[in-house]
Amino acid sequence: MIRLFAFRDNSCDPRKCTVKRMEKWGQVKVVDTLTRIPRSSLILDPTAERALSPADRGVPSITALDCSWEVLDSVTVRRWPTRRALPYLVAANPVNFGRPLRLTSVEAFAAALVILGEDEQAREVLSKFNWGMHFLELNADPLAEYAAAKDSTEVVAIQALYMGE
Ligand SMILES: C[S@@+](CC[C@H](N)C(=O)[O-])C[C@H]1O[C@@H](n2cnc3c(N)ncnc32)[C@H](O)[C@@H]1O
Repeated sequence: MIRLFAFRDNSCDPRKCTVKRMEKWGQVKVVDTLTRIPRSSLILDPTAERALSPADRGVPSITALDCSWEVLDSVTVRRWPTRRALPYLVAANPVNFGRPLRLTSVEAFAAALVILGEDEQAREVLSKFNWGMHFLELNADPLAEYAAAKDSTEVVAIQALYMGE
């Protein structure tokens, strides 16, 4: 099991927020300042240069950033020791259904967990959303390939095949 953290600055609607629902089920620790996130945590950041891959297995925790773009672009985030972007995947949530890369926090957590070999935990977090399992079905093929890749370079090569489709 990998510990999950989320930084939330309340810039998005709490009624629609996937992290809030995860918090209710005790699946994630939500913090309101980045200083409360352990420095060893891997931050999921779509703007990071390196893609998440099985080479990152062994990280003690993962953090999603539920916040405005200004925070994502802050010095604290840009200088964070480990930041990773997720490779090409398609959203299953009702707001961005079928759109690539625009994942909700729970989808981002689930994808990261699968790539890091924690499939059961991925299913557990998605199980609280009625569209949740659909995310794994929609992305079954790329997720299986990413999870079997050696490193970030291989993940990026696999992603290129899916993006070209
Ligand atoms: C911008 S927030 C939006 C959250 C949304 N309002 C919700 O209720 O879940 C989504 C977070 O998930 C993670 N995420 C989403 N797509 C990602 C990607 N392609 N690569 C890395 N992280 C991603 C990031 O931590 C990102 O900040």
